[in-house]
Amino acid sequence: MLGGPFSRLTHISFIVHWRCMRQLFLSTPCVVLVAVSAAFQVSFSPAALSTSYCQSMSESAPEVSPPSCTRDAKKHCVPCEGGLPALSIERVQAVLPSLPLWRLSKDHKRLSRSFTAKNFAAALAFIDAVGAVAECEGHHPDLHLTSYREVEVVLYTHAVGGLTENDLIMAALIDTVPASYSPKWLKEHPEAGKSAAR
Ligand SMILES: C[C@H](O)[C@H](O)[C@H]1CNC2=NC(N)=NC(=O)C2=N1
Repeated sequence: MLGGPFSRLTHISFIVHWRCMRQLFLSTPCVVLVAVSAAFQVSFSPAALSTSYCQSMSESAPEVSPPSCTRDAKKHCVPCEGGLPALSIERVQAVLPSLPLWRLSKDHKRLSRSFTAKNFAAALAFIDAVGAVAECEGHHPDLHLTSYREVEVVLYTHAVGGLTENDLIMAALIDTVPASYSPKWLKEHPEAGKSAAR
């Protein structure tokens, strides 16, 4: 057992207020803080530990692509106020061959695309990138992420309650967004290999 000044140090239990030691915690991985805490019976405030943990985790988080407006695309969405006519089934069916990853709903009012991503981070990165395109275009799909890596994108125009040209434009733009697929899923859906895959 350590004697003298160390005995006081080992029995000193002090709450280190995270604000005055923030810089130390930010540069000290959580595991070191816990080890020091155990060795010297020093208790760190939860905020300090969580800050350090979040800081070390955020350094290893995958890069999220910044929003990028695809202004170089040939066609862009137009503000979809009410009154726009829904597309005819003939128009939608004429375009579908150019959108092999998309399925038309039975009521012909929605386009959807589903896939299994490589992992949760890949699913989130894809959804985030699609969100950036939607914000640029002012036209927003329904985005579903289930079972940690099942992604589904659903396109329709709320103002019309069906499909408009905006949805066709968005489907084509979304197909330019890189996606990291589950290798098993990609093997079962070779047509996806021709789209922007990573
Ligand atoms: C004014 C602006 O165009 C509307 O609010 C947009 C926003 N994004 C939209 N997204 C979709 N999918 N349908 C809409 O009707 C819609 N309307």
